[in-house]
Amino acid sequence: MSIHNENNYNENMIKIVSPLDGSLLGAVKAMSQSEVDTNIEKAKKAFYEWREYPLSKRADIMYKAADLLLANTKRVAELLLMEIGKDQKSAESEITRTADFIRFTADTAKSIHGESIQGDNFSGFSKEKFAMVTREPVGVVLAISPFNYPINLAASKIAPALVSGNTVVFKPATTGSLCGIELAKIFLEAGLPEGALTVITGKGSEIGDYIVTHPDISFINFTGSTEVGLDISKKVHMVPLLMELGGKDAAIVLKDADLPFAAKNIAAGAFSYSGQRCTAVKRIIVINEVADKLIGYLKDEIGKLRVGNPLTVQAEVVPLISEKAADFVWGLIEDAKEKGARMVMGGKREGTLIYPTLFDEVTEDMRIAWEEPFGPVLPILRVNTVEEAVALANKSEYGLQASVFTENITDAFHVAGKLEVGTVHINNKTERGPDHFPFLGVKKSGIGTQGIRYSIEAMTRVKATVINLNR
Ligand SMILES: NC(=O)C1=CN([C@@H]2O[C@H](COP(=O)(O)OP(=O)(O)OC[C@H]3O[C@@H](n4cnc5c(N)ncnc54)[C@H](OP(=O)(O)O)[C@@H]3O)[C@@H](O)[C@H]2O)C=CC1
Ligand SMILES: O=C(O)[C@H](O)COP(=O)(O)O
Repeated sequence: MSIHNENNYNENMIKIVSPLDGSLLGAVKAMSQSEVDTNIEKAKKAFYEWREYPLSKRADIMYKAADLLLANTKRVAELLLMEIGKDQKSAESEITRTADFIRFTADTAKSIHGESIQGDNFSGFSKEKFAMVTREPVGVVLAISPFNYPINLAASKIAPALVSGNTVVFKPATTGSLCGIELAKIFLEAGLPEGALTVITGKGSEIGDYIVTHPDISFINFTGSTEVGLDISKKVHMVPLLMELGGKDAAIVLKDADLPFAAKNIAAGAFSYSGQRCTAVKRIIVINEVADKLIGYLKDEIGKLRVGNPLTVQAEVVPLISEKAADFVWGLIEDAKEKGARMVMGGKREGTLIYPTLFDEVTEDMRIAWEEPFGPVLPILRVNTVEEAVALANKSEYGLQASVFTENITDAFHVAGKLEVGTVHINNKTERGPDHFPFLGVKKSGIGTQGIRYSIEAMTRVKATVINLNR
C-alpha cells in the first residue's frame, strides 16, 4: 500500500492527476489478481484474531484513528482538494465530519447489545427454553467507494465494519485512491493488527469483477453509480450487498412554500461541489402558480454562487472531476436546449468548469428530466397539482431522497407518505447527514440501509444460542 512518486512510475502504475491543474500527484499500483488474492488472504487470516479483540479495544482503536485523522486535517484536506477538486472549506469539513463519524461509530457499537427471548411466547413451548441472541461479524467486508467523498464514504464503510469485528478489503475509487491510502494508513497507525484493513488499488473496470466474485469476500458495501452497482449485483451470488447508488432527487415546491427559503436551500443543494453529490437536488418540481416567483429567487441565489478553480478561489462550483464527466453534463445541456427548454442562466463552459445552469419548461422527453448529471445543471418541471408533482417525482427510476417545501405540515406529510424514496426532507434540501440517520435508496438507488447503527447492523448478523433448561 503505497503512493509512488514520478520517479518510481512504471507500466503497472496508474498515474493520479489533479483535475484542477493536471499536475501529477502520485501513482498507485494496478494490482494483479495474485496481489488481490494476497490482500484478501491477509484479511481472511486476520479475521479470526480481530473478531476476538474485546469490543472496547476495537473501539479504542477507532477513537485513536479519529484523533489521528483530525491531527492531519490540513495535510489530508490539501490532498483531497488536489485529487478530487473539492474546495478547501468542504475538504476540511469532510475530514472533521469523518472523525466525528468514526467516534460516533465506536460509541454506538458499544451501546448495541443482544437480547434473550423466552420460548413460552409461542404456543406449545415453555419458559425453560430461551434463545440468547447475539451479533456476530460477517467476515471479510469488501468496501468500494466513489470519488466524490474519498475520505468520508470510505470511512463510513470501514469504521462500522471494523468495530463490529469484520476485517476489510478496501478498494477506493481510482481518482481518490491517494486519499483512500492516507485514510487506511491512519487506521493502521491507530493500532489495527496486520491484515485487518488492506487496500486494493487498480481500475474497477479491470480488477472489479475479480474482487467482487472472490470466494473469500463475505459482504460487499458499495457506493457508486447505478450502472456499476447493477453490474455487481448480477455477478455476485449469496453475498449480502449494501449499496448506495445514483439518484435524481426532486425538490417539490408547493404553492404555499416560503419561496425565498426554498430557493436558497435548492441552490445550495443543487450546486455545491458542482452537484457531484448523490444527494444533490437534481430536479425541481414546482406548482405552476408560483414557478415564476421561485425562478426569480433562484436567479438571485444561484447568482451568489462562486464559480472557479479552488486552487485560486474559494468556490462552490468547481471544475468537474474529468473531461468525460464535463462532456456528459454538456450533452445533457445541449439536448435540453435542442428540445426547447428555456435556459434561465448558465450554459457556459470553460474546459471542465461548467457554470451553474438552470433550465425552465423542461419536459418529459428531455434527458435532463430523468438522467443524473452529477454536475451543475438543474431542470425545472412545472405541474398544476400536488398529485401531478408526486406522480412525476415517482416516475423516476431512482428513489434516493426528495424534498417538499410547504408551510402546511399536513400537506407535507401527505406528500412525504406517497414519495417512493429512502428519505424525504420537509423544508430542507436533500442531504445525507446527520450521519446517524438512516441513509438508503429504493428502486435503482440502492439496497440496504447505511447510517452508523444501520451500517453496523447490516455488517453483522444475529446468532441465536438456544438454551434448554428442562432436558
Ligand atoms: N447513493 C450514494 O450514496 C452515492 C452515489 N454515488 C453515485 O456514484 C456515481 C459517481 O461516482 P463514481 O466514483 O464515478 O462511480 P463509479 O460507479 O464509476 O465507481 C464507484 C467505485 O466502483 C469501482 N468500480 C468501477 N467498476 C467496477 C466494477 N466493475 N466492479 C467493481 N468496482 C468497480 C470504481 O473504481 P474505479 O474508480 O477504479 O473505476 C469506484 O471505486 C454517481 O452515479 C453517483 O450517483 C456517488 C456517491 C454517493
Ligand atoms: O456521496 C454522496 O454524494 C453523499 O453521500 C452525499 O452526502 P451529503 O449529502 O452530505 O453531501
